[in-house]
Amino acid sequence: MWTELSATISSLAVAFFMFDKYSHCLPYIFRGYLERNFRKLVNFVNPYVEITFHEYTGERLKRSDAFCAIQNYLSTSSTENAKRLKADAVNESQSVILSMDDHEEVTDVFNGVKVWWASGKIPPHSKTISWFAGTEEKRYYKLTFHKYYREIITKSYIQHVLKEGKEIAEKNRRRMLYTNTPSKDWQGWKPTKWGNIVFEHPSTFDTLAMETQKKDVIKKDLIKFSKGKDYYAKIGKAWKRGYLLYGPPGTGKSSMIAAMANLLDYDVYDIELTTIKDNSELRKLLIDTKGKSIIVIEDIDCSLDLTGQRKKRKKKDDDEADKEKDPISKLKKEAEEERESGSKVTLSGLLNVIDGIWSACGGERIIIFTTNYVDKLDPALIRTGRMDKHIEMSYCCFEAFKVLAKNYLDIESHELFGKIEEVFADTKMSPAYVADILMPKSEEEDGETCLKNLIAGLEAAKKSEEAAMLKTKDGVVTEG
Ligand SMILES: Nc1ncnc2c1ncn2[C@@H]1O[C@H](COP(=O)(O)OP(=O)(O)OP(=O)(O)O)[C@@H](O)[C@H]1O
Ligand SMILES: [Mg+2]
Repeated sequence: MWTELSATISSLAVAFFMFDKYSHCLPYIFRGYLERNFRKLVNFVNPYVEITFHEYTGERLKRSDAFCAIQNYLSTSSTENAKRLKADAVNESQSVILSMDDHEEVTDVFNGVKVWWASGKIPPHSKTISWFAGTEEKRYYKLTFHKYYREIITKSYIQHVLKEGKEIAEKNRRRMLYTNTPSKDWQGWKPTKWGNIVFEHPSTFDTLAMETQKKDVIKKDLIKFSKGKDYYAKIGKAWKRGYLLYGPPGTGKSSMIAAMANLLDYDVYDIELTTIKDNSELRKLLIDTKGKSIIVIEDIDCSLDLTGQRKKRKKKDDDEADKEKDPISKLKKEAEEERESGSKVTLSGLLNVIDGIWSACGGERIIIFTTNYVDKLDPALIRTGRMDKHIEMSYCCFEAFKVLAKNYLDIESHELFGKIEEVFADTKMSPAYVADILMPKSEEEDGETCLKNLIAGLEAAKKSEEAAMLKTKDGVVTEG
């Protein structure tokens, strides 16, 4: 019986191979008929069911969540069974994640039922030679099981795999810092809009020098937001929050963003507006961001020429009369100016995208704008509802200094603190500058020397401020 059965299977396999290879030689009408019946016969003999999970599905803009979950799930069983594995380092190589290599197979047992997982990839169809090998390859996982267990596999096993896979992903998650790539690099169908590296900024709210009360308010606000999923759903508002960080250079705006990301365990998307060609590119970039993330646009006043655009509009009004005289040459000049300005992201474009994606993408996202010159920003950009919270990062005060002294020198109190408090009262010095003075420059330099250096630095700054005041005819010193 076994000999007969194996002979039948071999004949079928040969027939199937021949059919697959030469079916295109048959007339179309026969081909369809034969194919249907042939498949029926193969299905009758073959008792196994196969399910394929592709890495990219649908519009292929986003990696399939199911594929990622399976990849993570299989990392455990493949470590034990597979002979060829792929390794990826986590946390500066302290631990390594192993996953199944391409064209490898592992088995898994669920409630006594055995299943087979195989990994594979479909080579690109295009015949062109690419420098970016692999970007067009389509990877997949194939699950094979006996048709007798169809119900248990499709109803329980797959759920179990996806759940476990997501839990493993959460455990191994590394926070990422994403930066946008120029649109000329957005090739193929794989998402290459964002380049990423592991985010490992050490700044926290403990290392941030600012008034304790102000810090606590911000921390509470962030934590309330991150736990507010149900609340935001209840009030019918997209789960997002906008922060505007403003203040002079070196007052800790970028450090604050890192501290926020570390507190909430969010990814950071750092958008460089000047490399974005137009509003539609900005929209594509923002839609391609994940939840639990902070989207940052630093120095918004510099990256988007808001003031310039307004000035241009004013200039346009002034030149209205000239335009009437020679409208064609005037329009040509304007188009030239527009082309020269590079990025065409406009204020209204930015506002539309922010309002648009906020309402369309539900996941928790924080958007942060930073600026050194809050007065220069267009009120529309920072109105409540868009930028919910405005945080001023100011010059170093005595309380902020105490945080720095504790962190940099391990000093919580010292006899020189009284003198330092006095000088801080009427001197403007950025925390970055104070931090730099407090950092010992050699093994011999101790805490007290650093504090003395700081007093000297503060007094020198005070003197130069007074000198500048005297120089100014009307006695008003302009900031900076
Ligand atoms: N408030 C602060 N607390 C602790 N360290 C600070 C603070 N402000 C500045 N520093 C120190 O100064 C360095 C520069 O600060 P940071 O980049 O955060 O300033 P910034 O406000 O973003 O400046 P810019 O406006 O130039 O971007 C930081 O690496 C940090 O060491
Ligand atoms: Mg900064």
